[in-house]
Amino acid sequence: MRPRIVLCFPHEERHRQAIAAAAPWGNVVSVPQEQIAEELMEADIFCGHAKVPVDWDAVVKRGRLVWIQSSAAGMDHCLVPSVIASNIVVTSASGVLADQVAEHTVALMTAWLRSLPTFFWAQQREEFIRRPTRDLHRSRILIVGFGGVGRRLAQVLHVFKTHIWATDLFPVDKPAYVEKLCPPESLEEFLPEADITILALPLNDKTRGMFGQDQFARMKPGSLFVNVARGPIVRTDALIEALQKGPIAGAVLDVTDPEPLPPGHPLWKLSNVIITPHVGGQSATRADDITRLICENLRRWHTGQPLINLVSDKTAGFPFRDGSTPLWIDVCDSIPADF
Ligand SMILES: NC(=O)c1ccc[n+]([C@@H]2O[C@H](COP(=O)([O-])OP(=O)(O)OC[C@H]3O[C@@H](n4cnc5c(N)ncnc54)[C@H](O)[C@@H]3O)[C@@H](O)[C@H]2O)c1
Ligand SMILES: O=C(O)[C@H](O)COP(=O)(O)O
Repeated sequence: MRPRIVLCFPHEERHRQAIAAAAPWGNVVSVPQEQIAEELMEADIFCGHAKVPVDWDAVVKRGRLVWIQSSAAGMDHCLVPSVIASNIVVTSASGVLADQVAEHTVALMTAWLRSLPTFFWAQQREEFIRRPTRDLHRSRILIVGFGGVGRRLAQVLHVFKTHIWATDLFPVDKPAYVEKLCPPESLEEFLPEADITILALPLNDKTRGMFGQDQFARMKPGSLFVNVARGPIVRTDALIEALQKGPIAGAVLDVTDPEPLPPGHPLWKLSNVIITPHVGGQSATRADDITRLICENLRRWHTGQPLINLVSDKTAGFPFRDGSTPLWIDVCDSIPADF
């Protein structure tokens, strides 16, 4: 029987056809989110992002699923203990959304620094009011997590004449325009120096709640805090306290904990915060890029070549920059879009 390859991410029929052409040995079907929980029981390969509750324990117990190719960079949607403990191969979309997340992050940061919400508010009232603005240029920016998103952000922010420091579990391949790239232990030393701190790291057991009272207390007075990664990396109560009492001057957040924020949540009410509803990954080019990754990895799977973005340590939940797997951010320019 041909392996059943289940696609569940926003795409068009032409994307399904391209994937079917790349994997003529499989039976490629597109399924909506509402059916994903039951479809996963009959899938051999799953390509997508499950956004509805899935009984992963049952999927593992069924024993049919052999590979998850995530269409999201963050793997927290499927890396539950039973999947981690199983033999299911996992590959991520690390770096595939880097262009748009970088654009969105710069939009959020510059909107906050240039007081755009205040001016837009005044525009609604047909008022000409001048207020102080702040600069991106010459600021020191700390990027926590120097993977696909972090690296693309550094490329973009460097053009704004900023000073970029970064921390990463694999502090290698430092671009010349990045002043410092250090292991996570340097975070404590870097936080008091940064005008802007940006989170671009995965959510896992080690990073959950990583930013709490101690970390906010160390941040530079008047600095800006940015989270485009995952809400639960931050302790929301500590963030709110830091926003109300200092030392930080504000925050821009594409992700929150909880998500979505319920009506009346204190974060909604803070005037020094800009919140967007987890839209950093959105892009008209996203389905094409995800399809390119899926097609290439299906070819590699069938011919036994190394998979791109293989998550070798499922507890960590991201592909390591240690030479053990090709990373999308490094190889994407050589991957064709033959559809
Ligand atoms: N807002 C959105 O729509 C959106 C879109 C894409 C990704 N994301 C989130 O952003 C994260 C990063 O995306 P990516 O494509 O860059 O993924 P990635 O896997 O390419 O990069 C993650 C990087 O974080 C590093 N890291 C892990 N633990 C760390 C730690 N304790 N300290 C410092 N660095 C650490 C890793 O070494 C890796 O280089 C994803 O895991 C996802 O949760 C959000
Ligand atoms: O981790 C990611 O890639 C993003 O958070 C994707 O989220 P989305 O699939 O809901 O856009």
